[in-house]
Amino acid sequence: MSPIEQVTNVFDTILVLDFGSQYSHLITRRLREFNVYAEMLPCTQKISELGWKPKGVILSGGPYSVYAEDAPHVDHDVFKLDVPILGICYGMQELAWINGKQVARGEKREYGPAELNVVDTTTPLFKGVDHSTVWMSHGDKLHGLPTGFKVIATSNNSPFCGIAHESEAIYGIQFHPEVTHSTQGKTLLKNFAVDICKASQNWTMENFIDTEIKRIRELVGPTAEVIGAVSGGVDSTVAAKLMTEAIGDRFHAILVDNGVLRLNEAATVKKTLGDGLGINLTVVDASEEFLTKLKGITDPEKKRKIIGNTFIHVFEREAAKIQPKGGEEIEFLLQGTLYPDVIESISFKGPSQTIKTHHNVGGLLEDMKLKLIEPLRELFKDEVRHLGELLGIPHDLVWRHPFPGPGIAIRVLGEVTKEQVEIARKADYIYIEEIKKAGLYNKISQAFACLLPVKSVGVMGDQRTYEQVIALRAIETTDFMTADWFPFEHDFLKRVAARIVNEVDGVARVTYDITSKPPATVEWE
Ligand SMILES: Nc1ncnc2c1ncn2[C@@H]1O[C@H](COP(=O)(O)OP(=O)(O)OP(=O)(O)O)[C@@H](O)[C@H]1O
Ligand SMILES: O=c1[nH]c(=O)c2[nH+]cn([C@@H]3O[C@H](COP(=O)(O)O)[C@@H](O)[C@H]3O)c2[nH]1
Ligand SMILES: NC(=O)CC[C@H](N)C(=O)O
Ligand SMILES: [Mg+2]
Repeated sequence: MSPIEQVTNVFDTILVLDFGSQYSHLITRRLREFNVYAEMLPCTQKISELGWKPKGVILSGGPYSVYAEDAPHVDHDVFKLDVPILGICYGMQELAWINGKQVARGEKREYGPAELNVVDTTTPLFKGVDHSTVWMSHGDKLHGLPTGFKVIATSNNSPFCGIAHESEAIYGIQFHPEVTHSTQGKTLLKNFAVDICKASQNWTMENFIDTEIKRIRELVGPTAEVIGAVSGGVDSTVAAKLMTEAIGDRFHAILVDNGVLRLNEAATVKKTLGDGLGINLTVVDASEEFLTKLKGITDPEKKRKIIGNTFIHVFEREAAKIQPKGGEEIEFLLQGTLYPDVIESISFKGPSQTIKTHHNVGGLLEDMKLKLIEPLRELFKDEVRHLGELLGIPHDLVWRHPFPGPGIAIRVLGEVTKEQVEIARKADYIYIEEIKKAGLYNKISQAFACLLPVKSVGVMGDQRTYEQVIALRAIETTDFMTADWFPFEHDFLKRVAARIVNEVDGVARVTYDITSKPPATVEWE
């Protein structure tokens, strides 16, 4: 059974077919917020190959025009499922195209807010939604009613703002209920999923834990053992804790100390995960090996590749040392893959340009013939955090800022040496300590210090100094795809700068990075 089927077996599921809108994943997000499980698949999904039956189907928006030659279209078998269907923007245009082709370019494009005017107040879709602000983003529009449909709502610019089939539960709306700018959008989606599709609202993290533990136990069986790379970050910790709940000591977690972790990190993780959470954790000190391989390397991509490859070697070496009690070989590898990674890889649009190679232990052990276990592959980050809290993982760990696999190596610009790492580490520690003291840690999505490979002149105690520069970074973001810098108070920056220059040998100057992403990225390398 596929991972999707295992979940849809237990939870009523709404199928979201993605036509490539930048908002598609938000539809899934919103439904899960009111505890209805939703799965997104590409619009090209063949219904006969689905393998499970959804309670309803949502057709998303998309950048294409339905009348264009290369436009994507839904498999018409979707109507044979005999479940309610909701088309959003392109999705509605697709319904209209299938039922009479009344779609063309509008005279005016329509982006932004509009007021919804419900014409048919008996339709369950609009319960509690009339006269609310809805968000529009389209250039095409319906020029007539599709065969068999009636108008259920209008807006100033869209006479066919909402349509419904005369006799079947098929609906179309021109606006985007999934974006927060549509003030009652979530109510509308709930009307569809709960009232119209009759999906039960049982998608809770409590239920997920039970289901997942059961699933892991069945998958692994009574004796097999599992290994996993654990960083002390949120995702791998939550995944490791879940594994431990399911199979106890048959799960072997490995933390690789690559010499570019944060200050005291390996010891702290050993204490919190090993002693605190009862996770069977081995810390491998490979710092010399990493630092030796990084010697003389200044190119960011080369650093990332070296670290990625060395991770693999160390991990494989350690895995080979484990002797399962039953005598057989390790069969499974745990990975902390999240739903956004899965969505990314199922998108029917081509891959986007590589800006930087994100180190990931993910996908590394193909030739090891290990089977993957990915307990978080259906979850968004905030669901993972909620799950972490329920599993008793300390609050501070659950709400930790993400930390990249290549660690401080990509925060020491230029060559990475032990001394340089030490400087960056100390500065970072002071910076984060001050952020926590000021009560700002949870307002910031990620913060860290970078060590720049330039020297600058200063004066300390009447002496001329000629030392390096620390750049501080702090950003706010929801998905790390775009980000803005955090507006600290002057006094805060002043305090941090003074402490770093006073307490960290080798630093004479501190700057604050005020670039958003884009055009910059979060990390400096
Ligand atoms: N030092 C390390 N030792 C062992 N595994 C690691 C290490 N650093 C990263 N990994 C592996 O790489 C994966 C990807 O790292 P990533 O930073 O994306 O996730 P995370 O560390 O679990 O969570 P977070 O996003 O909160 O940092 C981790 O889940 C873990 O399996
Ligand atoms: O596990 C990781 N391995 C990596 O190689 C890596 N590079 C960047 N990041 C993190 O990704 C987010 C976006 O960072 P960028 O804007 O720099 O690409 C930020 O949260 C970065 O910290 C990484 N995480
Ligand atoms: N947001 C959308 O789904 C847009 C649909 C279509 N591309 C249009 O411009 O009307
Ligand atoms: Mg991490």
